[in-house]
Amino acid sequence: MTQDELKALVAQAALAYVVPGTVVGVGTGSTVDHFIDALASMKDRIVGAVSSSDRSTERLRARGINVVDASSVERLAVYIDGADEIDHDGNMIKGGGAALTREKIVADLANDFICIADASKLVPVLGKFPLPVEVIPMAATQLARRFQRIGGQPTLRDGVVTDNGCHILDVRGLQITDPLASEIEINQWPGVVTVGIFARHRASVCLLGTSEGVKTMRFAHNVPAVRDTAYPPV
Ligand SMILES: O=C(CO)[C@H](O)[C@H](O)COP(=O)(O)O
Repeated sequence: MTQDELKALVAQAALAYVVPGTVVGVGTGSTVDHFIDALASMKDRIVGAVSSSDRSTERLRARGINVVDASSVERLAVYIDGADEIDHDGNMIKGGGAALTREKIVADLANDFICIADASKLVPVLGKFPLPVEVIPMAATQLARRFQRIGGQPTLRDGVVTDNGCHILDVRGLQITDPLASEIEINQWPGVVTVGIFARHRASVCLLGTSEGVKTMRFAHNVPAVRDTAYPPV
């Protein structure tokens, strides 16, 4: 099977996680494009979708799926999205499609993050895929130097302006051995809008497309996801 066929396979399998009568959180990317196409078959059984990008909004509307504003939704049962890398605990690198900030905003609304990915995305340690970081343009050079100081090799993603009017730094050479600590640390550097580490919003389930079919990975979380915790801790 080709990588694209594996993406279509997991996208179809994700329909089983959509709760009829609810609003679905929808991510961004080529795997999610397949999911949106599959979701069209259920469009009369869901209230609609909260979208994480202009790209997905356009595709949802083209398939006749009602797009609901994130501000009108208090909670979502599920958020369904792809990943650039996922480890064996459900931590992910995301942002290859430059939609990481809105993806994290919508994921934050959801009780469960269902990751859909082909088998090439599963890694022992995050960091082979260059880490996307959405940054305020004014801070891009300063942040690039800061990544260099911790051993990263940052490059500005050429010609890319995000849906939020910001830029993307892609940082190579970082071995992300403690995703939660790295996410919290980098996210508070001035000028960082969102780092593409999803540890606080890691997956509950990953549907992995393999040549033997869809493998379902469920993650037992020993650190509660952010949605279950008070922050700052009380
Ligand atoms: O994070 C993302 C977009 O910002 C995507 O989920 C990620 O890049 C995976 O994309 P694809 O499904 O095309 O492989």
